[in-house]
Amino acid sequence: MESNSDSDSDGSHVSTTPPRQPNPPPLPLPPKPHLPISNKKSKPKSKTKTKPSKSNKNPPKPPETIPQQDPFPFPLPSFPFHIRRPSDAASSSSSHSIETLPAGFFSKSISFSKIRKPLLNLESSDNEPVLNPPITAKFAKKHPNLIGSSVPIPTVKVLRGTGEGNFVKLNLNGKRKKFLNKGWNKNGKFGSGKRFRRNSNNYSSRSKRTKLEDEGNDNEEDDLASENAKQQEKQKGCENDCKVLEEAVLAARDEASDENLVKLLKLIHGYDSFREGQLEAIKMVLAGKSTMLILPTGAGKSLCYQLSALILPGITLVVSPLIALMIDQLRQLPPLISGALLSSAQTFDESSETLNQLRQGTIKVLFVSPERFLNEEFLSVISAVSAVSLVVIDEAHCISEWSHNFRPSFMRLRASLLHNSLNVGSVLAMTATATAMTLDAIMSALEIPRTNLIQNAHLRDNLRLSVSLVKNRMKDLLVLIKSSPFAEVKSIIVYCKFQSETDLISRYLNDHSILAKSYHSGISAKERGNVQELFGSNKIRVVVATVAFGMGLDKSDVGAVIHYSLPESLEEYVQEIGRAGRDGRLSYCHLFYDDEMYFKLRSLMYSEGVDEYAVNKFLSEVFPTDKNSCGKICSFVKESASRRFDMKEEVMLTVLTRLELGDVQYIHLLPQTNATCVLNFHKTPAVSLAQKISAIAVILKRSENKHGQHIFDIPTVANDMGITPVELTNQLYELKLKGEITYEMKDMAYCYRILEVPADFFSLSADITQWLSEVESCKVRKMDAMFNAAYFAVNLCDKMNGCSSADHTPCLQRMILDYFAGVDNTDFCTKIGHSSPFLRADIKVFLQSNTHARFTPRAVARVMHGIASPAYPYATWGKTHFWGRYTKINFKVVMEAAKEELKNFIGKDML
Ligand SMILES: Nc1ncnc2c1ncn2[C@@H]1O[C@H](COP(=O)(O)OP(=O)(O)OP(=O)(O)O)[C@@H](O)[C@H]1O
Repeated sequence: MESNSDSDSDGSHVSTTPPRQPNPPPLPLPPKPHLPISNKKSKPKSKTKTKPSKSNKNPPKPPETIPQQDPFPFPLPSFPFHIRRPSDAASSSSSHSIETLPAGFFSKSISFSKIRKPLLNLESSDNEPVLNPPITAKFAKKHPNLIGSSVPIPTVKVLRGTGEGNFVKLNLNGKRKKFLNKGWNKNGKFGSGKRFRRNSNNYSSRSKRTKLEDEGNDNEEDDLASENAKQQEKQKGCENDCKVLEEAVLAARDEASDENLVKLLKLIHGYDSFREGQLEAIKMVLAGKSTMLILPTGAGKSLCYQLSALILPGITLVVSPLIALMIDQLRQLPPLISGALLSSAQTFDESSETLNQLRQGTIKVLFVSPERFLNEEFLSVISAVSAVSLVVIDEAHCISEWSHNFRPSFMRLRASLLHNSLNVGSVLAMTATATAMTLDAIMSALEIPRTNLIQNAHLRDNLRLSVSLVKNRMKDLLVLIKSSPFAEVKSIIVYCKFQSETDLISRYLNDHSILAKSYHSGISAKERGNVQELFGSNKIRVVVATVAFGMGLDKSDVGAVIHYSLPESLEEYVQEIGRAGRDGRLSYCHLFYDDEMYFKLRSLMYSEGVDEYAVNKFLSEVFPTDKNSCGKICSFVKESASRRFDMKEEVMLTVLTRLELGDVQYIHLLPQTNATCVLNFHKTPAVSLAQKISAIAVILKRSENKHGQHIFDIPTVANDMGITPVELTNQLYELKLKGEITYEMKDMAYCYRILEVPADFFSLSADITQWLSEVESCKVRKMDAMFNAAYFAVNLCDKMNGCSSADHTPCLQRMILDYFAGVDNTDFCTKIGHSSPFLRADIKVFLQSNTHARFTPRAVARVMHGIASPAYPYATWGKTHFWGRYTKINFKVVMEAAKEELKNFIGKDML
């Protein structure tokens, strides 16, 4: 099996994990029937090989990197075993072979001509789609919601380095209002006449410049005068508009009646009526009740907080998992709601400016990432200055470890933080995809009472769902796109699992006269923005994308979504098909599935798991042996730690977050920081500067001088000074601005303050391991449920309820609803094997051939399943003869077998 390195596992990967390995193994070209799960070209060299196998036969080679063993201050559990003395391999292995598993099922052939004729309107839509652009993007067409700037062409701009932060003002009906800001002030009053600073700055600097440049030019002065007159006219119009709006808002604030809210809806959004669930949610929020809102994708969840934000007196914080999503939501904010965002992609100046705007009360809706809730300055500004009427948690399923898209930083968003520390009025949690278990977790974390749940069906009924067992994946895709009804669809998204697939398929489609482009997190932000714009303006017909494409995508006329690979869960499936038919028209969603891909993806579900041994080792590093460690700031560099513990960075963060938010608060997480600083002095000599500035004195004491450069560990210096690394970095920044120093920061690290050292490491690591193992099992069950839904539709559906060989909508809808309601449908198809006569022998040979390395049972099982991990990368281990040989056998069975074999080795060593 190939490395999983180029898969875009989820939306969070885009913003929180490093780029994946750029060179995954090549995918097959048509007309070969299946994607290979191993490199079949490689030849076996090992004489100890067990059987003629169809898998790759590369001999085991010494690994490039060997997992290191660090001194361990606690008694070790029994893994990993270091194989010290290889036994005689040849005798035991020559006769074994990989198990031959049952062949896949035959596909029910699909006649696409039988699918109903589409009701598609192929005229171009006026509703210009707004897609996730890079930080600055221009729009060729007008969009009703434009973000104001000083140029007349509708432009979306998140300003950089202008000293104006990223504060944006949205304009009514696409018209820029240059002078007036009738936003809501910090007292919750409308149209105070106060100008937003950015707008007034823009205007004044622009007009000054115009006057200076144009001195003595009568014609241009005339132009300017007429322009001013026009602006005054417009201003009058706006003031009238604003007055009507103001009255409507105040009326809704006084009495949140249906009538008042519908009136406001019409004025703000131009819609005549609310969709299902919207009015109820808005009323609940306005009544100060924390609310859980589950509506299908594209049902209009955003409108619920937009309208509420306008009516509520204080600010509204919207927490989003992706920067791209934040930008998109900011852009879609209706006129007259002043919006801004804070993101890690901003410069220090930009975020400071936004915080200033917050202090001044000129921001009504602020989009933030969950990580922002680690930032002390942000928390203090929010709690001290602004009254937060509402916190909106978008994609709220990210809070729960039982969701398909868990983000540890979302765990921080708990009722205790939001209500007690930030004094938040109410919370609105929104998602389209939450199983019963996920829902419980979200509602209990946010303390939302059951009575405040608003939940509608998970699927829109304008989506026609179909499934087929794939025979020749690329060819099948081409046939599908060229057949009715897909042939008549103008905008199609093809979802793939691997980045390399997207490039390959888009090339293939272009070769067959279908305009397509690929999209994944491995391409540059500029190129991604470009693809989005081309797709949005219907200049390309197909986007072939990984999961990185689509979150927040509100292109209303996507007519089809095709899953080239099986999604990892029904949640992912529902999210992705939710990109289709947002204009309410009949749209088509086809899913290709096969056993091979299922086995491969199922294996990947085990790529984040960790053993108790690794957790124990990790904890021993988190808590130094030093007895006085309480109160100390500690850090460890993410990349090297990930290799040392053989844990993905996201998993380390999950464990750290658990240490902070579990029953006992062992640590207080601080924002991630660079651990190493390389500093140069310029104006004042180092020693003289040290006499004036204490930070420099400590740095000189703690740094190593290499060729005139001072290299030091930031948390160490911060500890000596009794400040946080962020505070130290700010001080250095000030000195840099004065020209005293320059510096380079590197080695991104997790940073935390120790509050309590655990008394019993073993029970703590056992607890954490148990929890992580349950999370892993949950992911596997999700994968099984997805496969089973596809399998059922094709093989087991009795076609009694309206299904046909080309339309599986009724049965898939039922399975999806059952799944979200907590009905377990994973039992009827158990394709995964639970034993193999050759497994133990193959493991033995593998261990004997790699005596230089140390393994845990999990590490061995990963190799057998073809799963790369930080300490056992594909570049090294992908070459082994056994790589991915046992994907069809349950991972846990392989792990057990590895454990037994490793025990044998230990036993021999001891004899
Ligand atoms: N009451 C309404 N009447 C008509 N259109 C509406 C209404 N409410 C929302 N919409 C439109 O529906 C579209 C989808 O809305 P929105 O993006 O908020 O969906 P969503 O529920 O957040 O979807 P997703 O979960 O996929 O992000 C938008 O174009 C929005 O303007």
